[in-house]
Amino acid sequence: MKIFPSSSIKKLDAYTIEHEPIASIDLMERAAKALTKAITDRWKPETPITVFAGPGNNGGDALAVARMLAERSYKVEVYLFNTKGELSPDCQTNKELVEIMEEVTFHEISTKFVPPALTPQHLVIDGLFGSGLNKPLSGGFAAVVKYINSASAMVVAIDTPSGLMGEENTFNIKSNIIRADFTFSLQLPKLAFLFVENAEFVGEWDLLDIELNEQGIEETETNYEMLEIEDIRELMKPRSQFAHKGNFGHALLIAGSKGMAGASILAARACLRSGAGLLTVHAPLCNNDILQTAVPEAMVETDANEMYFAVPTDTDDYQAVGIGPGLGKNEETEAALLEQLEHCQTPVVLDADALNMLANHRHALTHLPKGSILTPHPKELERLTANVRILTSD
Ligand SMILES: NC(=O)C1=CN([C@@H]2O[C@H](COP(=O)(O)OP(=O)(O)OC[C@H]3O[C@@H](n4cnc5c(N)ncnc54)[C@H](O)[C@@H]3O)[C@@H](O)[C@H]2O)[C@H](O)CC1
Ligand SMILES: [K+]
Repeated sequence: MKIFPSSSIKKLDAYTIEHEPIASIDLMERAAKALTKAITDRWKPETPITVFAGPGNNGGDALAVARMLAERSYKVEVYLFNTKGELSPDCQTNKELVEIMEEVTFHEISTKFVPPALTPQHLVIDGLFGSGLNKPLSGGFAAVVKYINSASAMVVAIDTPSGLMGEENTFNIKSNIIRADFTFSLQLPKLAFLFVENAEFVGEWDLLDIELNEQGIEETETNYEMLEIEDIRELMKPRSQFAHKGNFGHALLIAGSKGMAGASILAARACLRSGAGLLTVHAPLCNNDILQTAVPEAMVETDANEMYFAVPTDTDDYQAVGIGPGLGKNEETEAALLEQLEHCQTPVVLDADALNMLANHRHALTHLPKGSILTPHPKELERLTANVRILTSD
């Protein structure tokens, strides 16, 4: 699935409005229907609901949701923040529809805001800001966010938690971002949802289909894509009725050391699971029995060293080589790894300790065989890139 920056999402809205065609207010109505369904599927009509709406289309969505929930007998209170005396046209239309509803308690805030009581039973709907946010929240809006965050009510964010930028949040002010329990995003996820440091704001997230124009999505380029199970499925090659292990390549896995046989076992199982026809694990003698017992489908070639990888092996007969899990960082292993990579013509997958050791020998990365893959976790990437700090949860 493609992930677009906020600027492209705005263009996709416009593309849908022009090409479907659909009036912008009707697209908002469609979004509000999907949001209302997501809410009514999870919360009963007895749930008291407090809606916080901003001046843009995110606020417009929230006001339309307030109307639809009231029509379904929910008790709804609305706070619309119109501090500049200017609402987006669709927000204005939805304000006019909701403010006349007897079932809704409606407040339009221009200056003074008296915060409502929010109990643990309340559901807050955050429609202050969505993809139109252009800087971190401050002033009165930051105060509203802080108030919502300090309450013990459940919070549902419309499209994105207010205050969270769609992409870059390194310099954002964390206390001024809504901490949602659920985020219902309109059709497309925001890049920010996929970073561990934003999980506390986004909560559980789901995508609601609002039928944005498929062709527009296809034609719009982006640098980011989210890998999903269907994408992986497409990579699996169909197998003929008469196919056998000889048809699906022979992989070599150089992994494990004394005390870390587990890493080689997990990697061997994963390799076989991914579809390799044959697998040979190159391992120190001490791990032979456990490997042969835990993964009898794999063959084992033992290293001359009993405890760790110390002697490079011939890779000519293999179509892919994996190196790294549980190797340890012994000096002899490091030398063997460098020599192994120097002579290897077969594409390699480098993982775990192989990456940690290569952090000290980055020149070796410049002549890896074509098609090689590096699989660092954030700390390993930090070691490899040395001077680039990667944000990690710890
Ligand atoms: N994705 C879709 O297809 C649809 C999205 N919808 C909803 O529309 C919003 C985006 O609406 P937009 O009007 O562009 O932006 P916002 O409502 O987020 O806010 C714009 C408003 O806020 C001002 N502003 C921006 N940053 C700040 C700030 N830091 N402090 C104060 N004010 C700020 C800005 O100047 C504007 O006035 C999207 O998220 C969806 O919820 C459609 O309804 C349906 C289709
Ligand atoms: K929001």
